[in-house]
Amino acid sequence: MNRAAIIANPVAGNKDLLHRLESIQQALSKQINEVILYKTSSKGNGAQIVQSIAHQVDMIVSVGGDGTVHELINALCPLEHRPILAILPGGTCNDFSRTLCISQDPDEAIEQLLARNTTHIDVGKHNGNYFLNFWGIGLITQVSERIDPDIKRDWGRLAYYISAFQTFAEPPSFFLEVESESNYFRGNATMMIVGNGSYVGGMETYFPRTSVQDGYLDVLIIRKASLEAIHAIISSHLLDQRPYGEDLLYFQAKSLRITTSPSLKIDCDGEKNTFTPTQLTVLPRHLQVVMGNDFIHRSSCLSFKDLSV
Ligand SMILES: Nc1ncnc2c1ncn2[C@@H]1O[C@H](COP(=O)(O)OP(=O)(O)OP(=O)(O)O)[C@@H](O)[C@H]1O
Ligand SMILES: [Mg+2]
Repeated sequence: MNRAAIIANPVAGNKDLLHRLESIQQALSKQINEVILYKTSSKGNGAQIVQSIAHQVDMIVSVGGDGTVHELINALCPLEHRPILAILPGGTCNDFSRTLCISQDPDEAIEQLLARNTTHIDVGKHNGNYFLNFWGIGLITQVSERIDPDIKRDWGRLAYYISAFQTFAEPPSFFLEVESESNYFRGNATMMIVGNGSYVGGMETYFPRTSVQDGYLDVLIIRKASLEAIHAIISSHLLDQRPYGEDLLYFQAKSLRITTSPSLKIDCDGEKNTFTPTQLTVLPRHLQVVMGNDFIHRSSCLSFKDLSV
């Protein structure tokens, strides 16, 4: 490997890594001929940096949270030559890094980066945007919109639980029509989540078969956000069974066409700047990433689980 670029977001939630950027650069320089360090100057600057350097580097290291990774992968995924992506968790929730089993401890995460074990992962695509973890509409958007930034900073993922409890009192429903290569749904719903990875808002989502390497998106439609439905999702994960009641619909898909009435704001990996209707597809093993030590073990556990459901 000849060249790498570190792209760091100086305003991301967890500042632990910021004062160590030079030492990370030095450690990487022992293995890689040239390591360039960039600090983003504003939202959108990370994407500009990727566009200008991607053809010259073999690896891009994202230092920041999910907003930073989301911005960088949206600039990386349309390219023909896509450098390896490494993530050092420097945000509040850091869902992507958790999906890849990257340690949340800065020292361990740096060690994993230096080990440079890589794998290829699926990427979700909707209307020209790319995502690694999830696409969602309905309750999920309302929950994340209500999170108080101060609470998020102090409480991290707990803020999502608090907001969820505040939001659950009266979740509004919407009309939803979903068509995949093998499933069709038409009716009222309160939430739809399409998952690629396994973490949403710092919480493990409870898809029983999720894997970022299976070439499928996991689709969960919650018709009524009843306590029973929530319990079914949680227990399906814990018990590795699928006790879905009529409030829930779960299936896997390679492509989806989604329309809603009214048009809804989409929460895509935590970014909320697109609206339904949408076409979703999965790009199998589109991105090469540095993974954490347990990633292979966890993937094989998931495929083992696949056989038993
Ligand atoms: N220099 C900058 N000034 C202001 N905003 C920036 C800058 N660089 C990047 N950003 C934006 O900051 C936002 C927040 O960053 P990010 O999501 O990485 O951190 P976080 O919200 O603390 O972590 P997480 O999303 O994992 O909880 C992103 O949308 C990113 O585009
Ligand atoms: Mg963020």
